[in-house]
Amino acid sequence: MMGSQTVCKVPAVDFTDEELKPGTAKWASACQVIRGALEDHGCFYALYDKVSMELYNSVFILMEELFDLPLETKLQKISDKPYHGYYGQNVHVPLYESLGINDPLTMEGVQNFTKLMWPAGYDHFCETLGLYAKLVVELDHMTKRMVCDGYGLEQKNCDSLLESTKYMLRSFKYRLPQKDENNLGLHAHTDTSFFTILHQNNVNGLQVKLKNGEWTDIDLSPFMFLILAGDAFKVWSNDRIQCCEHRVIISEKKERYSMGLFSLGGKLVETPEELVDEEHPRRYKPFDHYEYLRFYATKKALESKSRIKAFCAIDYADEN
Ligand SMILES: O=C(O)CCC(=O)C(=O)O
Ligand SMILES: [Fe+2]
Repeated sequence: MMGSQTVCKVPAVDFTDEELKPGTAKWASACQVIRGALEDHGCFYALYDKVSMELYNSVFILMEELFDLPLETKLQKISDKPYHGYYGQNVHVPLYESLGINDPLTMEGVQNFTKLMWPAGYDHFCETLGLYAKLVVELDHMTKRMVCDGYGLEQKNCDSLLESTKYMLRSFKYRLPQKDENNLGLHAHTDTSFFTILHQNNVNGLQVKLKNGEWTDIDLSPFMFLILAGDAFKVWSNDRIQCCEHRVIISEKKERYSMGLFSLGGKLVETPEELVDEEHPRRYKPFDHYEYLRFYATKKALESKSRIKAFCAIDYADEN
């Protein structure tokens, strides 16, 4: 019966395998699984155990403490970068709240955020979130190396992609709907990032749209992450990689907390020469990632079918 039916599901890659090293057959085949998954669905599961159970528990306990702070405190987190500040109390998505830590790989990034939330300081928060970010960034780096290898690109392409990456670690809380509210946690969207690496407390709710157009539930556990491609990878890959459409529906009776590591381009986002040929002419103009973030919420963006195309596609004609 093999091949008579195409099974449409999100593939999983086992990063806990000690033999998953560059140059091995295992690595090469995992690179192809990742490439295939990103081209089909724009996402895949990563089994990854570098974040210990203890760290995982600490992170999500701290997230409860963080969102339990008074609203005035949370509102202190503002940023000149769009989508880097506090977000919440929105009538269209009343269950959703989120807070982001800019540059979580630097001591300064985590400390600045902590000082805003807890002016008297909170060392345990700083240390825990700093370590967590570092470990998830390692997963991000390894995955990007595998994407580059999957396309047969030279090391230098990947080095320049990794060197220019900026990170933001965002945390999300979804409260339970009240009797008169529906259970939409977050409406369907694609992310602006290269990758978003998602992790959650043991409460499901995330759904992604598969290649066949069906929505599927994402089931995450302490050692399971979802890596999803955003608009920047669509541009970088010259339309080979799909950006993953996802949403959150709250159906469990417990509050949901999730973490997302977002990677953005610190330099221009552009398609490497190697991914441009006769069959794949360059589709997008190079762009500044933060400028795209500013464009993302404008009327023009919201009215277009594809925001990234409206922003920087060469020969753009909106079919709307
Ligand atoms: O809560 C989640 O798992 C996803 C959040 C999300 O998609 C976003 O804020 O972009
Ligand atoms: Fe998202």
